[in-house]
Amino acid sequence: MRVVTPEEMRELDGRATREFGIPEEILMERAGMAVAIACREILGAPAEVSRHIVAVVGGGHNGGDALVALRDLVSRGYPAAIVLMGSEKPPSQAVSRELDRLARMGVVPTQGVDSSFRHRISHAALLVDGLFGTGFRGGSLSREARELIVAMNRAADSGIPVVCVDIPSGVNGTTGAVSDVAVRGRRTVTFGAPKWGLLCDPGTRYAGDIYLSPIGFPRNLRDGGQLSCLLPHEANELLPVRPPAVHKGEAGHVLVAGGSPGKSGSVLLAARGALRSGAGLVTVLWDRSFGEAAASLPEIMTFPVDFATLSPREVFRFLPRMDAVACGPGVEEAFGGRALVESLLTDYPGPLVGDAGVFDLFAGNPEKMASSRRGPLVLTPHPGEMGRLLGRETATIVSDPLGSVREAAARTGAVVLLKGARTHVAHPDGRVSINLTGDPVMAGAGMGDVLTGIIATFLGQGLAPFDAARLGAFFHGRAGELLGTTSTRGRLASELADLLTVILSPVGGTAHQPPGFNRSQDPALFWPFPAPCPPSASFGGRQ
Ligand SMILES: NC(=O)C1=CN([C@@H]2O[C@H](COP(=O)(O)OP(=O)(O)OC[C@H]3O[C@@H](n4cnc5c(N)ncnc54)[C@H](O)[C@@H]3O)[C@@H](O)[C@H]2O)[C@@H](O)CC1
Ligand SMILES: [K+]
Repeated sequence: MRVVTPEEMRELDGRATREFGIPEEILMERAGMAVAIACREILGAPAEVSRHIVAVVGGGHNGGDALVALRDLVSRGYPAAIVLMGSEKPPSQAVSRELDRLARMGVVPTQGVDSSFRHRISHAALLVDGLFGTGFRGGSLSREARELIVAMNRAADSGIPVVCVDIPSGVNGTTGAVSDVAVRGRRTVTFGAPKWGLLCDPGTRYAGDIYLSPIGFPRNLRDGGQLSCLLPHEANELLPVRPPAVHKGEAGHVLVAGGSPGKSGSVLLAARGALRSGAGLVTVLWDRSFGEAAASLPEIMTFPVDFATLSPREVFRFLPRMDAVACGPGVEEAFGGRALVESLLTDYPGPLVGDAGVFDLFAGNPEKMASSRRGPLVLTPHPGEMGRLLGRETATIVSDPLGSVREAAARTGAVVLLKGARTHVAHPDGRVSINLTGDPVMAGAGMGDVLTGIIATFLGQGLAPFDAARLGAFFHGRAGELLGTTSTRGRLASELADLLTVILSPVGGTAHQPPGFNRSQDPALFWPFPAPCPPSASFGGRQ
């Protein structure tokens, strides 16, 4: 599904009006109605609501949407109130129009931070956050905006539901950054297409359950663009088909090359990831110094070698039989495996996924990778490895994952998967897909090795590198979510690998999905992902 930046959304808004004759007022009406549905689902019938629904609004269109929602709720009999943020600028025409309509219905705003705003907010039945939307420029907030957001968060802490319009106020829609404070919503209803910043850390953790409402944007307007995320039905469609009469020779033969003394487990985990995601055959290059550990995974074939003296010719003798290579997990710089990794990268013409040891080989010189590699390539660095590859501090990678992953893909000529709670997958042509599956239980040893194996399987079954990488990240995360339904910590990478078979096996026509999706009763709102951990849980702090 297409994901947009606020800038792209503004362009789409303009095109909806210019090219399709859909005026802004209609879009705003639909946006407001979608927010009202989300509020009604939380509140129940008007007769059950005795306290006010309070819309906290700024002077932009985001405030306009919130006021339209309020108008709908008032017309259904819910008690309502408005807190209007003051500003140097007069409210937009749309906000003035909606304020006027509400005034005629008997709802008059209180202006900004007067003596009553805290009482109103803290005694609300529900808050609608319409302070800032995609027009938020980031940076520091006015004192008034800050006070309103802090008051809303106090109310949220005391159990009052907050429904955010389009994006939680204070979250940067382009990056997901929160430079000061931001509203912690129970739900966020976003319009037309999800905003990139709404899906990225840390902004996504302020959103609560995300719902998307198409609000009547023509479908072809929503196609295209370079940013995307993979929805469950899209992932299921990408998954390579297994014909009824398939035999193991047709399901992909993966070679795993890597490991070093003390790190032979890495190659076993990659091999397990490959087998559990459906590879027909897996062969591991097994250095004799690794000992007997391979016996723990009897389904693999091992090719015993001595990395220190291994001649490329010895390996390349059987490479033509391989459909994909997983290269680099567990390789230590000082170990002889480096030469092997280098020759595989340079000489193996088939699809290859490179992890760990591969990045040290090209540290600070990603262009060398582009010139050495002949075949399709997927790289799977974590931020530290990406930093070494690009010659940057890890912190700069973490603060700009989108820019970093795009740069790495452009400079290496490879598909690059930057690991994180929100994994990014970039194509050298500029496309980037953000992965929305995963669970904190996945923060543990060996999880990345399993991912390398999964991607190798998908490459070996004929998927293009970009698809293999984003699909691998999706199902790896799904397996983690399933693992996370029964525990919060202490699960093993091999356990995650073993759950892949459940995740990847169609049940009732679609791949298994753990419970917890945001399914509104109303088809106008949908979003098929569970909410990530809220900021209070992940950062420990409260505003
Ligand atoms: N344009 C359209 O056709 C549609 C827009 N929609 C809504 O419009 C929103 C965007 O509306 P706008 O572009 O009017 O902008 P917003 O309503 O997001 O707010 C912009 C206002 O906030 C102020 N502002 C920005 N950064 C600030 C900061 N750091 N501190 C203090 N004030 C700051 C700006 O000066 C401006 O007055 C969307 O998020 C969505 O909710 C929807 O109504 C659907 C249709
Ligand atoms: K908002």
